Amino acid sequence: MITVTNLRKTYRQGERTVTALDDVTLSVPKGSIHGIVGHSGAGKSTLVRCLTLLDRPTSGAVVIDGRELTAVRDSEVRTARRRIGMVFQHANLMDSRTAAQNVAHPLELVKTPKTDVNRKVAELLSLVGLTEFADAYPSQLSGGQKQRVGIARALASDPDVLLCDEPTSALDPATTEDILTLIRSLTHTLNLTVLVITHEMHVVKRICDSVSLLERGRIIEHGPLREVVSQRGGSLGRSLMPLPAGTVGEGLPELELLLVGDTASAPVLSELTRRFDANVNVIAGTVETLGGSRFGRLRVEVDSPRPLSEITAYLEGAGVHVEVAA
Ligand SMILES: Nc1ncnc2c1ncn2[C@@H]1O[C@H](COP(=O)(O)OP(=O)(O)OP(=O)(O)O)[C@@H](O)[C@H]1O
Repeated sequence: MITVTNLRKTYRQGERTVTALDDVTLSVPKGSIHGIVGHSGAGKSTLVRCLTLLDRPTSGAVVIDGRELTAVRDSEVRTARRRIGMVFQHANLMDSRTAAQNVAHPLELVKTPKTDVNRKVAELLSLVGLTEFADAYPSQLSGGQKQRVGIARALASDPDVLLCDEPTSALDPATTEDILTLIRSLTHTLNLTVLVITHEMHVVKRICDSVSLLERGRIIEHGPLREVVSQRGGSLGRSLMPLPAGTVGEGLPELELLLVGDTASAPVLSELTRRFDANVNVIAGTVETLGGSRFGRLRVEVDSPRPLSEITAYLEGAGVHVEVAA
């Protein structure tokens, strides 16, 4: 488990003080994956640097499985850092070393006996599905295979936490799927705590159990996927489940509906048509399963002799989140 409490990081820029992280608090249970999303300049890189002790936070604490990382002395930073495995956008492998030698590198740095290194490297390469490529050089590997080697290397020190910084941003869609599946399965197999920094909502949807939105150094929305998607007026929900753009109605009153869980499967619209003598025209819609729950977001035009307020009251009563769109 990783717990970040009131983390703050300020930088001096000439006369100015820049607050890159402002009171960041988050907690990720063991065996789960937490996504951190945010625009450029939101503070994502600063968070990564503070979590990995490449940069000391100005104040606040980072605790991994009960041990406060931020309290370690400079002389112990290198050892403490081994509790966090890092996966980067580019695997940054050493070209002159084979896949196996790249994975072995962190173990050699701490003078692990050769037989232990060999056993561990074989184990890790098997875990990421690259046993047959142990002797291949990076130039002989695809982007996805290089990323697998990078993941195996990150796991070499048996970390408690895996910190993935844009792990699939440089990969094509099919390879992205493979790598995300691998991260998900490793999380369960090794009972890891995983933080994924990403700008790709697809990554959050695909593997994260919970998510935080970072903006100007602050977490402005956070929670399990199911909760953030159902949050009224939340921007994460809209980013995770956007409506197709460019749809134009006939000028009738428009409602945006969010249907969650069982409501997403219930015949709410046909019931609406009957009760309110209404014509309901769906002008945009999307249905997805996120965090194990089914969600539907619909933009509909409603033509009814009854007031719109009665219709929205009925829908809300049926468990639908309603916003009057136009
Ligand atoms: N070493 C530094 N000195 C001064 N200011 C810094 C330093 N590092 C980051 N900042 C400032 O802190 C803020 C957050 O920057 P950071 O690089 O963490 O954002 P980011 O979300 O990672 O952006 P990107 O996605 O573009 O990498 C920015 O305003 C940036 O200018």
